[in-house]
Amino acid sequence: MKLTIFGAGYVGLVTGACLAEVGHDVLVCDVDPARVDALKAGRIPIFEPGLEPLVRRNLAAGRLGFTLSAADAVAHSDLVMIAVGTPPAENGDADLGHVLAVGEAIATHMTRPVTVVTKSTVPVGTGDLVEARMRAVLSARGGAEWGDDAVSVVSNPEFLKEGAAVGDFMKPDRIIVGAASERATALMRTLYQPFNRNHDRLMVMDRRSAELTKYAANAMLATKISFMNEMAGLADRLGADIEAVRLGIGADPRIGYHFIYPGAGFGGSCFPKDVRALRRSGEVTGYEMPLVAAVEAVNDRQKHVMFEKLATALGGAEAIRGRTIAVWGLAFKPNTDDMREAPSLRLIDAVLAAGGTVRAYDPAAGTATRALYGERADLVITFDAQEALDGADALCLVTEWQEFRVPDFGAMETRMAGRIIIDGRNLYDPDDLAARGWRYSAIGRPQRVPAAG
Ligand SMILES: NC(=O)C1=CN([C@@H]2O[C@H](COP(=O)(O)OP(=O)(O)OC[C@H]3O[C@@H](n4cnc5c(N)ncnc54)[C@H](O)[C@@H]3O)[C@@H](O)[C@H]2O)C=CC1
Ligand SMILES: O=C(O)[C@H]1O[C@H](OP(=O)(O)OP(=O)(O)OC[C@H]2O[C@@H](n3ccc(=O)[nH]c3=O)[C@H](O)[C@@H]2O)[C@H](O)[C@@H](O)[C@@H]1O
Repeated sequence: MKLTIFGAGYVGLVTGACLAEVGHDVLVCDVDPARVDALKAGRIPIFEPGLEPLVRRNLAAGRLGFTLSAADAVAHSDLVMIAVGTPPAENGDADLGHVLAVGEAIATHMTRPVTVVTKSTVPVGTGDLVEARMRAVLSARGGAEWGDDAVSVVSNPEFLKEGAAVGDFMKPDRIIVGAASERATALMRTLYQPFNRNHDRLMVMDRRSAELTKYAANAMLATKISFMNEMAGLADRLGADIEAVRLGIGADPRIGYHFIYPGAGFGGSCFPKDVRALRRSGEVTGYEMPLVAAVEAVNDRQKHVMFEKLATALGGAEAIRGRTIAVWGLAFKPNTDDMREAPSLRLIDAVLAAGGTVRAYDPAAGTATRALYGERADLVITFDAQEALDGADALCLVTEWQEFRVPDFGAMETRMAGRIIIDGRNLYDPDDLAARGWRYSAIGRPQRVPAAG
């Protein structure tokens, strides 16, 4: 079937490419001319494994197209998805500016009734708002000639993860559809039919529940992480090993092994902003959400833990002045170049503020980091992991890319000035490193005394 998508970011682009791959005819519209030009030429503006061949194949097959023109996009089909950003506003609310602008553009250009599908993460009630805005534009155009059927807004939140987006989209755990009419539900069934071959993954509910399901899912995952980070802090103080605890609790299927890795704090474009927006939804309805607020507060504290451990290892925050700190991993998680709310930023800012020099390496996010900080003498971005270690007094591992898993500690000793590792992802074996003479500090793991030498 024919469909249109507004927004060619992580969600819009992955959605468009995957829906084209199963045979639909997709036109994606974005307001960024450079992005649209690049995509038309088969170049992908983001780092997302597996996405480029998918886009190229479907572009070549004529099932996937890109445009800057909202009028052309709306003319393409009567099923229009909104996948634009919903960044946090100053007060923590989701900023619906882009979503509403798309709604208005659709209403301005439509020449027949449309079904609008909201893929962006939006607070409960946004579907009502989009529908109302669109009807207002339609009546300003000289009357809504199609009556009540003119606009139908469906909530269809997305659950993909960056770095694994194509696989997540192609094999979804569930497809949430919040729709008011039988007709819209039937349309969504046809759209997603190719993903339902193994079993029916579509879950139909009312629109408000669908909107809340997205926030509840992200907040639940964020809660698991903050809970583990809080436990890790306690383990640090009590001399317990959080990695043993993680395995011990994960074995209970009611808890499970997923999303209980302690670390440097959660980042990215979604968990932080969605937890904040959910708490704001409570606030505006006069309902306190102490648990959600605590998830945010624990995460905020956690993002400072690596710096504290670094300062302790070097003999105090003042001791960082004049020192060189290597950082491995900058993106908020592996397999992406996304730096939004990345824990590495907090560490780098703190080291720079303390007068240290940072030598940082990331397999994908070096250029994005350079763009954030600009050229400066105290922040060296290298494009090789070993080079980042040159003359470093300590290494901080922030993001667990595969290539950091089994480093050559012997080679590292010769490049670094000090033998200190602060591991924000618990990748290494504390006993092994102590035996090699390293001072090793991880998250919620007991310190071992390094062997002399
Ligand atoms: N990034 C992720 O992994 C996931 C994101 N989401 C949600 O999906 C939404 C989109 O997120 P991302 O794809 O990460 O955003 P993004 O920032 O990567 O992409 C948004 C795109 O929309 C374009 N845009 C803005 N206004 C427009 C307009 N009026 N018309 C056409 N295009 C316009 C921008 O130029 C940009 O290319 C957000 O609500 C987010 O919370 C949901 C699940 C996963
Ligand atoms: O709404 C969204 O945008 C998406 O947000 C997350 O996906 P994403 O942010 O891409 O990445 P995750 O793998 O969830 O990681 C988020 C953060 O949590 C951290 N994390 C994750 C898991 C864990 O056990 N511990 C932990 O610290 C990661 O390092 C990362 O900083 C959700 O996992 C997706 O289901 C959702 O669609």
